[in-house]
Amino acid sequence: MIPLLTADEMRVVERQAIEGWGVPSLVLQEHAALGALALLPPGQPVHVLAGPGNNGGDALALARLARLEGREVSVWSPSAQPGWRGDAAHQARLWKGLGGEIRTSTAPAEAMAVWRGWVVDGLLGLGTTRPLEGAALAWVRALNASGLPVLALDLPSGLDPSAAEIPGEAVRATRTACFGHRKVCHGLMPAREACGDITVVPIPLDRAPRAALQLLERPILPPRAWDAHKGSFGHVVIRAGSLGMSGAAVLSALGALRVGAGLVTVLTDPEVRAEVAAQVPEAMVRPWQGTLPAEADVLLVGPGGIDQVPDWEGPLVLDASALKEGEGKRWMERPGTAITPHPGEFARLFRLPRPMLMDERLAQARQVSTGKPGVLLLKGAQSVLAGGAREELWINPTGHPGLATGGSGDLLAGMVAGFRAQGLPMREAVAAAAWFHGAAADRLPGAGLLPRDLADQLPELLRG
Ligand SMILES: NC(=O)C1=CN([C@@H]2O[C@H](COP(=O)(O)OP(=O)(O)OC[C@H]3O[C@@H](n4cnc5c(N)ncnc54)[C@H](O)[C@@H]3O)[C@@H](O)[C@H]2O)[C@@H](O)CC1
Ligand SMILES: [K+]
Repeated sequence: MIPLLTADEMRVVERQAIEGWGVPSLVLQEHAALGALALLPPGQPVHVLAGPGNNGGDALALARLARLEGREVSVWSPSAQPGWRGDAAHQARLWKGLGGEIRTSTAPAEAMAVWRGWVVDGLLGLGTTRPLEGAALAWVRALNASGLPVLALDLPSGLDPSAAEIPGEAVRATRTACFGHRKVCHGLMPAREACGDITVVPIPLDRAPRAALQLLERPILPPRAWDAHKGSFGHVVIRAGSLGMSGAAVLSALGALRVGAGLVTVLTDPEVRAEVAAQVPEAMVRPWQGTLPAEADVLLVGPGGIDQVPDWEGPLVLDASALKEGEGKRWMERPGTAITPHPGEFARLFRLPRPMLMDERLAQARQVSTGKPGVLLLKGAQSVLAGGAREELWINPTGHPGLATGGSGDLLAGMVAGFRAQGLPMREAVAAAAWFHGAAADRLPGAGLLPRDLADQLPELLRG
């Protein structure tokens, strides 16, 4: 799990190092500047943009170190009176002590027209509180239009460190030297895209910070015993498939089987039983007669037009038609339950406005899941995982728009049930399903991808 910190969370970590461990803040800045300098191609001229705060301080420190390396360096401030205080003022004195100049211009595009080499963006970082305006905005616009390669210090100036959305204009960086830990803007789209290639520069800070938002990494699956038999990997029961929508039942069954479920029983509407059975001979396919098999380990309901959830006390996965208007709260309060809506289904389930932007999705996912045992997977580009009586949100980074095709969600729901049947706790089962589902897509081209192709990728992907 990769923590994605808000500015406030990062300040806590920074204070702990400075006040708790006694690390001088100038030492932090020196680590940051040295790490960032190493990301610039050797020998190239460097043009450094230094803003009003400590991001500007980092930039001035980098300018000094680059000059000591023998590079051609110029330092620019959008303001004629930068008004540096504290560490940044100290860095400005050091820079000037080495004979460095600090230049400014009211026509940044003209100044940049003669630049060669790389630009270092040290205008704004963690202290960004509002959209760019005035001179800073003019410099960022000129920089983005210049075509010059840019190394952003900590984050591209203009991004809100704690948000996915870009508030106005921001630097489009080639590379970003992210100091200590990734912030929210380094993990979530669209802000992440403005960062270019991200390198986390290690600086002496707590390595396991508290973060309410975390990016999923490849899940670690429990080892399979050498003497395992099909009973060891659980029995998934799937109530899915009606006339005209039998394929959803097939894909759910394939999802459960391809992630390693021991047994899969599909209970379909009677008129589609034969066609489902013909397409997935590995599953037991029976007509739905109102009762569940006694030995089920997990029940998946919904794919292929099934909207009635049978009475059942055990682990339950609900998708598609089973996600009925206004019932979200009920399912989030039921222990051992996972719901997997896309934003439209989510809005209907919880009677909330449809969450369009990532920041809205995070806020709404938090709102409906706080303190609740049910697990929510809010699907979309970068799906949001919440609940299971845990406070932090997880974000799935795998996958691409090729997944936005009919049947992909049915496969995913089957995968959730398949992992849960093998003993993963529900939240971990959902995380594993989301990660491997996206990772399977990442091995395949975008358009024209079939959910069946994803299923075929899974065994090899799971092997590692
Ligand atoms: N947090 C840490 O542990 C470390 C922080 N360091 C650096 O310090 C930076 C944070 O420094 P600061 O807190 O001084 O903040 P910034 O340098 O990001 O911002 C400086 C000031 O700009 C003003 N400002 C905010 N939004 C603006 C806007 N849109 N237009 C114009 N001015 C605006 C604010 O009043 C803010 O105080 C980090 O991003 C990083 O580069 C590093 O030196 C290493 C350690
Ligand atoms: K910056």
